[in-house]
Order: sequence, then C-alpha cells, then structure tokens
Amino acid sequence: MSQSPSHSPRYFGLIPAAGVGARMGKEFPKQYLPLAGKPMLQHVLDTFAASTLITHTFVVVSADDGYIAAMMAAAPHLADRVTVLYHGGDSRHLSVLNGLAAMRGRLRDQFSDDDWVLVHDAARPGLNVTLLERLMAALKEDDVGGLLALPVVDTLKRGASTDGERVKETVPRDALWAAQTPQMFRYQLLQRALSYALDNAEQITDDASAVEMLGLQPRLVAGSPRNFKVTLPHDIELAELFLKESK
Ligand SMILES: Nc1ccn([C@@H]2O[C@H](COP(=O)(O)OP(=O)(O)OP(=O)(O)O)[C@@H](O)[C@H]2O)c(=O)n1
Ligand SMILES: C[C@](O)(CO)[C@H](O)COP(=O)(O)O
Repeated sequence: MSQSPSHSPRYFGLIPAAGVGARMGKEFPKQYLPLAGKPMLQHVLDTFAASTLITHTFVVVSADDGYIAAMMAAAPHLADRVTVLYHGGDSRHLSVLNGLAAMRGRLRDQFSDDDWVLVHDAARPGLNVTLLERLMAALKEDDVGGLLALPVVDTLKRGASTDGERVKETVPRDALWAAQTPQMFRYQLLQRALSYALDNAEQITDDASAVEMLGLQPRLVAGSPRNFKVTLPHDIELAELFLKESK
C-alpha cells in the first residue's frame, strides 16, 4: 500500500443488493420497491452518501441486474459517492466476498487493509445517519469490530420438531440480541473471516458470524427498530411509516 504509517483508516460502505427478494414475492427484486417516494436501495445509498465520515460506498448487484442503471441515472447526486459492482453471488455471503475483491480492484492504492468496511443490507432502508455514525463512533478504537443489534424483548419459544405449531420449550432470552446491519470490520479481517467460512462450508447469514468462527467476539452496539429488515409483504407499511418520519 502506498499510504504513510500515519494514515487514518477510512470507512467504506459495502451494500449487498444482489438478492431476488423471494419472500417479498414481487415480480422484481425487493431492493427496487418504491418506499416513501424512492426505491428501497436508494434510501440506503442516500444515507451512506450523507455521512461525511464515509469515504465512498460500493453496491453489489447481480451481473444481470436490469434496474440499477435507471435508479442511478435518476439520482445524479450519488454519482461521485457510489460505485456499482456487478459481482453478486448466489448468497449474501458470496455477494459480500465478491464485493470486497471488486472494491479492492477499484480502489487500488487508495485503500489499506486496515480500512473499515461497513456492510449494510439493501433491505434495511430505515438506517439513518445518526445510527450509522453511532456505530462508527462506538467501534473506531475496537480491536475486532461489531454490529448494530437489538436486545430481544419477547419471550422465546422453540417449536417441536414433529409439529412446529406446538411448543417444545421456552428459550431463555438472557443476553440474546437480534443482529442488524451495518456490520463493521477492518477489510483484512472481514475478507479472511468470510473466506474461512466459505472454505469450511459453513452457512452463515451475517458477516459477524464469520468473524466469530475465528474465535473473536464482535461488539454489540444498540440499533433501532426502524432499522428492521424488509422481508415480507406486510413489512412495507411499517417501512413507509418509519421512512416518512424525519430521518
Ligand atoms: N445472493 C444474494 C442474496 C442476498 N443479498 C442481499 O443480502 C441482503 C439481505 O438478504 P435478504 O433480506 O434475505 O434478501 P433476499 O435474499 O433478496 O430475500 P429472500 O431471502 O426473501 O429471497 C439483501 O440486501 C440482499 O439483496 C445479496 O446481495 N446476494
Ligand atoms: C445480515 C442480516 O440482516 C442480519 O440480521 C440477516 O441475517 C440477513 O438476512 P437473512 O434473512 O437472515 O437471510
């Protein structure tokens, strides 16, 4: 790397947006669903672009994405702040790993292995700059990195394996958190952790799980209900309520 030893780490956004949104059941991927006047993905990109602490943001879409070009053309204010990478994989895990490799290729000497990467789902449009910068402030001196998450407040039941509609047991909720994104790690650690999980054939649904597989303990930072993941059709109404409130 061509950077001086005094270089302060930079912060890059990495937005996996190559999913199909099967559970949403629309005829197009849910990240392009209009919510409160603009596509779900644009809410996310606008938030990252609005933070002066974020150097640049990369969004990973599938190689045959037919929607992103029109969305970016309609949002010229994002042109200098966001780069589209057509490197989506068959899982979120692969989309993030491919995105890491592609962003490194684009940044070349404008990049260090110590720079932070904030991975955030396109499907969490409720993120705002306050939450984003809360995470960055909480983790900037952290040796591992971490994620936004919410303590579980409900009483938890495990369904019986023979009849999932009957309770097998009540699961203590002590110390349980629901993982959100962004999940923020230094480039090199994140790349190593996701590659290790892939090599060990582990199915993971978030980035922190891969880091945990290396024996490390990511930090939990309080998220917000507004940062929930838009997954099912009934989530649309709630997402619009949050998005119509001031960010
Ligand atoms: N092959 C994939 C699968 C998912 N994602 C992204 O990962 C995030 C979280 O995934 P999820 O909400 O599960 O989205 P989908 O996979 O699109 O939804 P579904 O599982 O209902 O198909 C989303 O931003 C999604 O676009 C991705 O980049 N590449
Ligand atoms: C990364 C994530 O948003 C954390 O909650 C989530 O795990 C990804 O989506 P999925 O629905 O679990 O596939």
